[in-house]
Amino acid sequence: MSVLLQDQVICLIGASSGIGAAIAHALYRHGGKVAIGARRLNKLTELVQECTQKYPDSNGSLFPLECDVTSRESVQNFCEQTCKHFDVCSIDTVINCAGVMYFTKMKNAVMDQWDQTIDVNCRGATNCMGAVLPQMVQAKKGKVISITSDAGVRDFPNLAVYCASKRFVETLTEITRRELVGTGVTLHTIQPGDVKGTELIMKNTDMEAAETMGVSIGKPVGEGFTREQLLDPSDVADAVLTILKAPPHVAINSILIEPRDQE
Ligand SMILES: NC(=O)C1=CN([C@@H]2O[C@H](COP(=O)(O)OP(=O)(O)OC[C@H]3O[C@@H](n4cnc5c(N)ncnc54)[C@H](OP(=O)(O)O)[C@@H]3O)[C@@H](O)[C@H]2O)C=CC1
Ligand SMILES: CC(=O)[C@H](N)C(=O)O
Repeated sequence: MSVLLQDQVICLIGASSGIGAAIAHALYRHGGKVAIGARRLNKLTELVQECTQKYPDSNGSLFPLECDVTSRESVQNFCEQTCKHFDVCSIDTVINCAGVMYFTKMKNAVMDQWDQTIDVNCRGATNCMGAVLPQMVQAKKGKVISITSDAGVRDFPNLAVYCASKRFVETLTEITRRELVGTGVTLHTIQPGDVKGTELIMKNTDMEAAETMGVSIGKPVGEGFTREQLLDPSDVADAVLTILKAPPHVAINSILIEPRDQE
């Protein structure tokens, strides 16, 4: 039984599938008190059952609660309910894993998908920071971890809005991190390359963009890719643990993690 995260209160948003679900497994396994949020409450409830069955010796705790990261009220309510549930004044760590990605060619103007990308990926990030930073600064401790992407530091064709949204979070994080130096509050990004088996590209509709990229519409990430070797969601969960395990005088600000053979 691991006690690495014992008494750590963690909010994890975007936990209902893919990378977020893998992070929930890891946090629970290591004894964290974890509020898991997303829009699909049924998936969160299933996740609780899965984790409690898989790690019967864990002394962790999972608290599933609906959360829409695009809504300021919803994120604030999620964080307040977490504090109430675990009886604390401030959250130790917020992990924002909520995200959407659409391959689109700019000339095809799939503007609803662009709007959603900006709402979830950018506004989601500011909503998470706004909901916790004041209390964290007062408590003189806290971590904000955003799952961005290698698209936050590299340019990929047919992903202009997505890359820009991830770069927004990188810049937001870096400037906030520097602003909060000395307060005890730290901000981190994890920048994964392709991670297999997640639902991220299932709702894509721009066939032309998808074909150019060699990805299959309606399939989980990795299915139909020519390159077989991809990251596993648990690799990203391990990167989260690396940040959380660092000694108090160390801040692992960013982790760029890609499949070994990704160009
Ligand atoms: N898979 C990959 O190759 C990579 C993924 N990433 C990033 O990792 C993160 C997770 O993606 P991944 O696991 O792959 O994809 P999934 O589609 O499997 O997971 C996305 C998660 O985001 C949640 N989400 C989406 N919209 C909202 C919303 N409005 N409010 C709250 N939660 C929301 C979903 O929950 P629900 O629908 O229930 O609300 C789900 O839990 C994303 O930020 C993505 O950009 C980064 C690099 C590589
Ligand atoms: C740019 C990418 O495709 C990256 N793997 C991601 O999903 O964010």
